[in-house]
Formats: sequence, structure tokens, C-alpha cells
Amino acid sequence: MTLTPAIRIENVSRRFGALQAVQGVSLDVMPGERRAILGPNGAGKTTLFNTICGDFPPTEGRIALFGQDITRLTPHRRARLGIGRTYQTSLLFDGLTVLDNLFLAVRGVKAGRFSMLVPRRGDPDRAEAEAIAQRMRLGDCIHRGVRELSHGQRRQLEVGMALAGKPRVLMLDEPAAGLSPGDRPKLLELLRELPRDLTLILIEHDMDIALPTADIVTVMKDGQVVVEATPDRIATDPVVQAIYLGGGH
Ligand SMILES: Nc1ncnc2c1ncn2[C@@H]1O[C@H](COP(=O)(O)OP(=O)(O)OP(=O)(O)O)[C@@H](O)[C@H]1O
Repeated sequence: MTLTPAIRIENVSRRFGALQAVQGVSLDVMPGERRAILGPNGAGKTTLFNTICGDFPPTEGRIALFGQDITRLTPHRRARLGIGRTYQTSLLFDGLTVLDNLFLAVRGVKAGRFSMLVPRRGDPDRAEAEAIAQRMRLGDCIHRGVRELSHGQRRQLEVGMALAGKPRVLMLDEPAAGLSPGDRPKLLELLRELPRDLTLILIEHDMDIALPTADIVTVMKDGQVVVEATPDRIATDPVVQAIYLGGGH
């Protein structure tokens, strides 16, 4: 029996006017796999990511989620089918606490139940929000305002917000961007502790985060996939070294 990929990208291209940002990309990400997408600036990583999430649907090709064609679905429909994501720029409610943010994210995914109710003790959604805060190592600051969080804690919360939607595929857009060297090991640990049945696709410039997190690494350049290999092979791959040491990054 062949396993259906969590995400199948078939010959996907995306143009912006005359610019071919992604060109003829095909790849399968299997259920529970952790896939990192690397590549220099402008390689097309975010554009490919957005064709999967639906922000910029492909101009050509097909994308399937667990065998279901989602190529033309809105981002909202894709989210409902199980694609969760973070953004490079923060989308947190700065005026609310960590718990309130997570509570709203947990509530928000339940159809017809989005509300601004105060999370009461004993509310299962609040319990779930607290559990996510613990998992994201934010347990000791759940009542703190988001504005008071460090940059690293905000990143942890953003991953938690995406997890609150109970995604089957979690897509992280540069989770280590802007983190201090001290915050990076914590993020790495947290990524490695995510449930093994969750499929993870992450764009990450930082090899020290991407390689230990990923099962398979896809390297892109000029809108195309140039290498797909395990992290240990990527670390020594001459093509990858040429891309990164050659000044493209
Ligand atoms: N909305 C858009 N409109 C026009 N051009 C775009 C748009 N989004 C991306 N591009 C262009 O598409 C190409 C690929 O960009 P993309 O952001 O996907 O690369 P990237 O690999 O994610 O780079 P970075 O690491 O800098 O985020 C670039 O030339 C970029 O300028």
C-alpha cells in the first residue's frame, strides 16, 4: 500500500507579472515528516509556502492535502482542512495576555463559536490554551501581556497560536528570524518536541535550526528545487555550499 502524502506539490509555478518566482516545483511531504526549505534570498521559498497556504495560489500546477486537491481553495478553507501557519511578521494581539491570545486561537477555530468571552476556570478551551502555553514553555507567563514578552517568547507564542487550530500540517515561516543566540536553542528544542504525527514544513535561513529539525531538506534557488536530501547530506553537499558560500545568501 502506498502512503498518501500530507502535501503533494505537482509541477507548481507562480508568476508575479513577468517575474517567475516559482517554476515547475514538485515535491511530496509525507505524514509526520519534518521538511525544511532552504535557499538564498529571493529563491522562491515564501512564494512556494504561500501557494500551499493559499495566499498566492499557483499560476500553474496542483497542490493536494492528504490526497484532496486544494489548489483553488481560499486560505481559510485550507486552514479548516488542517493547514496551520505562522507568518514572518507577528500576528498577535499585543494588548492581551498570553492566555487570552491562545484562548481566542483555540475558540476561533470552532465554527460559530468565536467570541471575546473571558476564559473562565474549568472551560475546556481555557484548559487547552494553558496546555499549549506549557508545551510552548510559556507556562510561567500566561498572565503576562504580549507586549511584555521577549522576542523569543513571542515566537514561541506564534507557534502555539498556530497549534491551537489543531493543524495536520504546520507551516512555519522563519521561526528563528531575529532571535538572539540565547533564544535559539529553546526554539529548536520546542520544534523537536512537536507531536511526531504532525507534519511540519519550515522555511528557515538558520542551518543550526533547520538541519537538526528536518528529516528532509529542500534547497531552492531561482524558483526551482536544486537539491533534496537528508540534513547530513545537505551539510556537505557541494551545490549547497556553493549557493551559501557563493554570496547568494
Ligand atoms: N507579491 C509579490 N509581488 C511581486 N513579486 C514578488 C511577490 N512576492 C515575491 N515576489 C518576488 O518573487 C521572488 C521570490 O521571492 P520569495 O519571497 O518567494 O523568496 P524567498 O526565497 O522567500 O526570499 P527571502 O528569503 O528573502 O524571504 C523575488 O524576486 C520576489 O521579489
